[in-house]
Amino acid sequence: MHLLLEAVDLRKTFPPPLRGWRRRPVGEATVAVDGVSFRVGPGEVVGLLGPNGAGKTTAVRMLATLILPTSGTARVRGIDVVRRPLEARAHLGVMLGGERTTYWKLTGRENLGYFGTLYRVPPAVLRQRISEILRRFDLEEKADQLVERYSSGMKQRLALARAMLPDPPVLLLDEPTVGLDPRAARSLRDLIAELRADGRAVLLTTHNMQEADELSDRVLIIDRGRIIAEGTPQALKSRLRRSAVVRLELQGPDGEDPAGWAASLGLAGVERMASHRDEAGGVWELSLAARTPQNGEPPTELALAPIVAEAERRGLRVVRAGQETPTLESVFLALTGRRLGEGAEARG
Ligand SMILES: Nc1ncnc2c1ncn2[C@@H]1O[C@H](COP(=O)(O)OP(=O)(O)OP(=O)(O)O)[C@@H](O)[C@H]1O
Repeated sequence: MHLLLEAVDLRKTFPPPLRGWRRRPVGEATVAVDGVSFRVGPGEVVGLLGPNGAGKTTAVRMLATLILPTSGTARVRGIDVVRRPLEARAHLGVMLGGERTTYWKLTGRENLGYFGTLYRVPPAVLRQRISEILRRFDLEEKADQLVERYSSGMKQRLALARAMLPDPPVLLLDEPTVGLDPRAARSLRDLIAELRADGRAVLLTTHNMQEADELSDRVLIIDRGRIIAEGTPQALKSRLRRSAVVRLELQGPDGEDPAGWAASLGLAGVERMASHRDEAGGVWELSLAARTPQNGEPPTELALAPIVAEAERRGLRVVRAGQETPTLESVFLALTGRRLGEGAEARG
């Protein structure tokens, strides 16, 4: 395969913060990315899926030549991002989440003009390209209005439009739809799918498993700086198909976390469990993942009676119990015993 983006054993360790007048290091170094390798080819979207703090942004910042890796290599179109950062940058479109990437006191068109010049797009090409991008990104109508008057969906589309100015073969998109309403997120996802159809290589970081499932040809599940599973969304889910993930909804007071007390019941066949409190409904959601059966073994049956009895003793009522359809969320749960929304520092 002709490779557009490649990372080999990429690592990043942040030193501990320096404190006091002697600037002494306090605490421990943080290993944010711990030996990550992957490849992305043309027309391929690779999803880097993991909870907050898993190392996604740090990985993207290294690929984008914004921070130096502690070790390992990364190449964009065969160009080493550490040795030849300027050349590598010329082939990259970068959209970082959670950062203001455009000037709100300028219009959309002015922003693209400014960044286009900064990216050294030849003036003869720039005007034409800006018109095309504005049209493609559905920003034409408001192109001459100040960005501060744009909706958040339009601001995100403009940020992606900005990344597209050098017509890059490789796109690094960090949480592109975070904070958007479902309709705006939909329109951005449709655009990303179009960019893939152009033959571009897209690395997409997200903690939204539906987004990863929908857009990615391949998903890398990252946790605590390491890739813990990799495959097509379908393959990852079918790994789980024969092992049950059962979800119970327990209604009642917000007492002790059910994942805590259920673990002490020593249930046969349960490999992992995780819980989440839905305050609005007054419901605990408790997910139990059964041991994955080996070749030829029958799927594990989970005996739930002890949990139901203990829940009742604690004043909780089982309002729903059922097998979860495998999703990337349940894949993550089965692998780590945590939910994607919980963050890397949560219970292990
Ligand atoms: N500049 C920095 N200095 C020290 N530690 C850092 C720095 N940037 C990130 N970290 C730490 O590295 C780890 C990975 O962070 P990173 O932002 O890459 O995760 P993430 O998966 O992108 O999560 P999020 O979705 O919250 O951004 C975290 O423990 C974070 O606190």
